Amino acid sequence: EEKVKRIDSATDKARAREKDSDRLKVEENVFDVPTLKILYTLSNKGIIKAMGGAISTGKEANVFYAEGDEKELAIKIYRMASSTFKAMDAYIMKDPRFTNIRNNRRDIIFAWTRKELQNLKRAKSAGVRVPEPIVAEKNVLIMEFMGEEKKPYPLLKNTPLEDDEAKLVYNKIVEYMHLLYKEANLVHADLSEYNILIDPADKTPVFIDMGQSVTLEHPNAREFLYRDVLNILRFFGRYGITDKPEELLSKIQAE
Ligand SMILES: N#C/C(=C\c1ccncc1)C(=O)NCc1ccccc1
Repeated sequence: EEKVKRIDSATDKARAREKDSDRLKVEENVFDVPTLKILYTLSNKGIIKAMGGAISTGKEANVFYAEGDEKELAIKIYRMASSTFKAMDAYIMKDPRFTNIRNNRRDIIFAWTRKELQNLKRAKSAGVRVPEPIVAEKNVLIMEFMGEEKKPYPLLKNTPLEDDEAKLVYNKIVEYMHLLYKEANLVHADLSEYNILIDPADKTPVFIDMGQSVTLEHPNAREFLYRDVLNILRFFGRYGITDKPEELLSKIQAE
């Protein structure tokens, strides 16, 4: 009996240590001194009132909850030690809006952050539901928090849907892809169930993660659009959506 108790408490301690090291890992990699200076400046400007916990953690960025002046914020911090900055190349160096940046890590990551702000602005003004973009400062992007009571809306991937609900969500996503294409002149270029949030109140989709989104002038824009189309049809196939890629493409590109 005594032995079992000792093992349990040792296990708990080990788990606690592991959790802390995870949290520390996230914090230490992303909160380097320059990033902390930016957050400090933004809090001095009254934009950030208090930083919260991590909403999403990934290899190229982390998203944190924060309290803003009047509303809740999501703070997306691109990792400067990011291993995927080479991948960013393919999207940014051929984008006519960013041809003049030097090909080094800092400049690419800063340009990428600005690009996500600009793309969110264009998407928003085209009528696509996205987080309201607020400010981009170097590798830090501040936007509206999409959630309730510090709890972010769930990803489409993690949202149980009845077939009839799924049809409505699909139609809304198709409408947003059409608006993005016709009104914002943009292709998301990484659209999938991992980059769409669902507002639980009315099941409307929210497009997120537009750092890689490209304008139709980008040489690979149609190829990226086709990939988005295949991702969406693959996911909604399970709900009985039978659109063919060409049918969805024509809905998106229709006048
Ligand atoms: N933008 C954004 C995101 C959420 C969000 C929630 C609530 N309000 C605004 C944004 C998000 O998870 N993006 C995907 C991601 C980013 C970084 C690492 C892993 C995964």
